[in-house]
Amino acid sequence: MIEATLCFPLRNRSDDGTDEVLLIEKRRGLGEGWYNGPGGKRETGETFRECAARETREEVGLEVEPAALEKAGELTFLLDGEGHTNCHVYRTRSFTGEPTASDEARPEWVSVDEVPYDQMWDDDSRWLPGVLEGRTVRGEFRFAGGEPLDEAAFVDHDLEWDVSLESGRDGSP
Ligand SMILES: CNc1ncnc2c1ncn2[C@@H]1O[C@H](COP(=O)(O)OP(=O)(O)OP(=O)(O)O)[C@@H](O)[C@H]1O
Repeated sequence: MIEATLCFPLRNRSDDGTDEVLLIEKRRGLGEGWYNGPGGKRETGETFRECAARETREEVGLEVEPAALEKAGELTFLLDGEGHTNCHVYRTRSFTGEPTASDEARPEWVSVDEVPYDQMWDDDSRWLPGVLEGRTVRGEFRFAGGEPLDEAAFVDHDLEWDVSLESGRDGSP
């Protein structure tokens, strides 16, 4: 099973108080052309928090402290009945730097009320709104149709809200 992370930096605009989330438009690899949070696969020896912070730095140039990330979700994606990816979701209002485009990603601040769910993974509209409201979620999402995952069809899902994520399945939340 692939172990991966997503990170959603949030800010409150000082001019009109709008809450915004930093999304990326993925420029290559899995989910190319779609919006998502910065994130990617965990490397050997890294905690999930370290992975989320590294991917955020590499993809959009924001510096985030692993300890300043708030765990918001644990999602499992199954493809044709088999576990494909475990995704650990974080959010944070604490970061430094300005978002900068990389080869992998074009960053964009969007209002939390105007997230482009029609240009994202099909599962995102089920769990991301709650995560952006500050809730926690555990979910399982089933896809069918074979690799690659981003060409498979979204079948169904189970979600549990307001769960305790203090101790992740690997013991490192
Ligand atoms: C199935 N529904 C899904 N819904 C929302 N997000 C999903 C997802 N499935 C995968 N993801 C995320 O997509 C990123 C893949 O990125 P990533 O590992 O970088 O893939 P990519 O093939 O580009 O990797 P390399 O560049 O080779 O490391 C990674 O954050 C992962 O959590």
